[in-house]
Amino acid sequence: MPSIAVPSPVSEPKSKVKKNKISEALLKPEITDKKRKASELLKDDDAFDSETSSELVEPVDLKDKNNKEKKKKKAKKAKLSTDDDDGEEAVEEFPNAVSNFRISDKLREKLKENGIEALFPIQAMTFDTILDGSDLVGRARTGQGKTLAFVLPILESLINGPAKSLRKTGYARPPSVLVLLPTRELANQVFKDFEIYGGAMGLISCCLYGGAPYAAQENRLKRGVDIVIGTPGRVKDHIERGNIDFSSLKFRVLDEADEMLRMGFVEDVELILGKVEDANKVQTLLFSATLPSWVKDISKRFLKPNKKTVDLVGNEKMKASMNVRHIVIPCSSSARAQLIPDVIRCYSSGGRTIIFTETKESASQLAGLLPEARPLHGDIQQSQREVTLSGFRTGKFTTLVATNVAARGLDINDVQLIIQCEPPRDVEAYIHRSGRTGRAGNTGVAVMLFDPRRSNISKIEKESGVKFEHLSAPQPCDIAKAAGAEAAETIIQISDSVIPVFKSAAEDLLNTSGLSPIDLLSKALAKAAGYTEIKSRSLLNSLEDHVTLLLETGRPIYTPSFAFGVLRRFLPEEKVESVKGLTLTADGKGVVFDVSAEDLDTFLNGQENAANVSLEVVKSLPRLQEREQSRGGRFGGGGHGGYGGRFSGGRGGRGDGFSGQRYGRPGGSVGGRGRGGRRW
Ligand SMILES: Nc1ncnc2c1ncn2[C@@H]1O[C@H](COP(=O)(O)OP(=O)(O)OP(=O)(O)O)[C@@H](O)[C@H]1O
Repeated sequence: MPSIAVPSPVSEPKSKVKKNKISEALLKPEITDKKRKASELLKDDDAFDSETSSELVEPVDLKDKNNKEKKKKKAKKAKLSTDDDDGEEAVEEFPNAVSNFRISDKLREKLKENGIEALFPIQAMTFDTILDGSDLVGRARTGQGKTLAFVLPILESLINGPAKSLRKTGYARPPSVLVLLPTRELANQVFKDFEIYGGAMGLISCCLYGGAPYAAQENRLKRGVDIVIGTPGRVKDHIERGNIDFSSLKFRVLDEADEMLRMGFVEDVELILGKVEDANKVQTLLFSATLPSWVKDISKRFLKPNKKTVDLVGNEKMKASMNVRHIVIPCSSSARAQLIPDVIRCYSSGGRTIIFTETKESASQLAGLLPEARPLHGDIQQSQREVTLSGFRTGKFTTLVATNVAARGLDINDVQLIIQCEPPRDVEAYIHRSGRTGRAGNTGVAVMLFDPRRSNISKIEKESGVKFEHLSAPQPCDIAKAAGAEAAETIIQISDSVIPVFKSAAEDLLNTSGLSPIDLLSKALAKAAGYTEIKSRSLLNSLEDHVTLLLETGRPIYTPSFAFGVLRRFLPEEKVESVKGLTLTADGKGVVFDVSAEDLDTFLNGQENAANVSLEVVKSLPRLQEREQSRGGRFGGGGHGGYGGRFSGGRGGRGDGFSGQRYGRPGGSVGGRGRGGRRW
């Protein structure tokens, strides 16, 4: 597939940042961070916890650390050097070098094996606090390394730190660490980190999640484990079956805490966390990229009053990933399946793509329509979910179509593009979904499709701090041009040996076709690029073979029905009926709508019969009134044509283009919801 270069405000849109550069990119903010007053990191309205008794962690004074340990590090400077730095500069450049922290040799070796030689800011700022025994709430944007922020100090504490003397060892030992996560895939991913790094230190981890047989999990628990990672439902089941004893826990971690609590797991989480013998002897850590204020209340029940908070998002307007280009494209639900392959061609840079749908059914249907795509959602058997995810990770296929089951935490290499088929219901979902790309200092693109008449994207924009780039759908002709250029390059490389064989056919064609050599060659190139015709795509709904028109009457247009009335003045009823997606413009002066390309002349010529009417093809889509702005609330009833019904009194509800049932809305409050409130 051709990949089209698209202008990007992100500095390195295509090339992947090398690991050492990644560390550099993520370390620079830390140098700035340490200059910021501690209070600046936490004075946010929606920020977690600003008025509780919790204490904000002072950024690690790494300069001081550097001085103290300068001699010790001299020998290691060379190792930290980048290609063009000498060792001395490297220490100055990398104050977060792993060797600056109380990380033992074995762990350091393992980190190095995995390309990690310096800690990211969230890791550097929480390491000492956790190792020294405090409860902690940590927030950093997606892809900034929150997992290792708890994994590393926990492991050090168990092997060399305060938890060492208290840790139970030997056969059938009860676990010292419990990590709870909202989804099975995420539990597995975090389990793998504990296996890699904990395993290097001789610690045993096990993963408990639903959909997998109990027996293997029970056997593992019986033999004794140090670290349990799991989803709340299955962990609770093991407690009830008497398979697990949390009485000697030293650490409890709630990763993606807000999601777990929002999903209705509050009671399970409370029950599980309540299984420790003495809560004062347990350290509790809570991490997420999003911590809505309601999590604060719940956290009071789980964390000690003197907990510390490290919030690297805090008051900053931008809550979503800064390494991601955030784009919105208007698109009706019926045009999605045609548009998405072109969006992938334009924005995936040849890497992997995750598409988010709102329902399980639409994920399956869309995956069936796209080449090289597989679905992932909660109705798929767990074993198949694992096969799918592993196939996606290893590059067996490049497009994953998922529900929110893949929205949180998943860290998959080379995901360059996220497509959201429609705006999610809450801002947190937007932040986490778009955060599946642009991780660990890499860049990525997040494209959200929206139906201007139904979606309210300014709410997400306002709450996430994202400034969306409003773009039109990629036009098939642009994509074909790029494909043609690639085909031209391929043709040049074809061996001259083909010429004598094809020459007489070429001459015949030239003599008989009536086309100029250049036109004929253009057709040949089109065929070589896989095109036999080029369709146009409307700017409003991204519908193929449709054109978007702007209607103005010289005075404000307040309602769609007024606009339909104007059209009826100069067009036959069936043509008026055929317009699709009629929407008021944001300036209140007109409406836009799509018409079939073959009807275009009828519309444009017809205006001559109506006074004060201007009808023109739009070259770029004007800003449109969003759902809340539009008067009369008439848009919700379906639209013409593509929206399935007449404008007034048409089909109710909101078609998702693939049909099917939606999840239950989690809602703002979490208390009192039963388990399994949202199942993906
Ligand atoms: N110090 C480091 N140096 C280099 N890479 C790192 C470092 N720490 C973590 N990473 C890598 O960064 C990626 C993102 O880390 P992680 O999944 O922990 O992010 P996160 O903040 O938990 O994101 P999310 O909020 O989406 O769950 C992973 O691939 C991880 O291996």
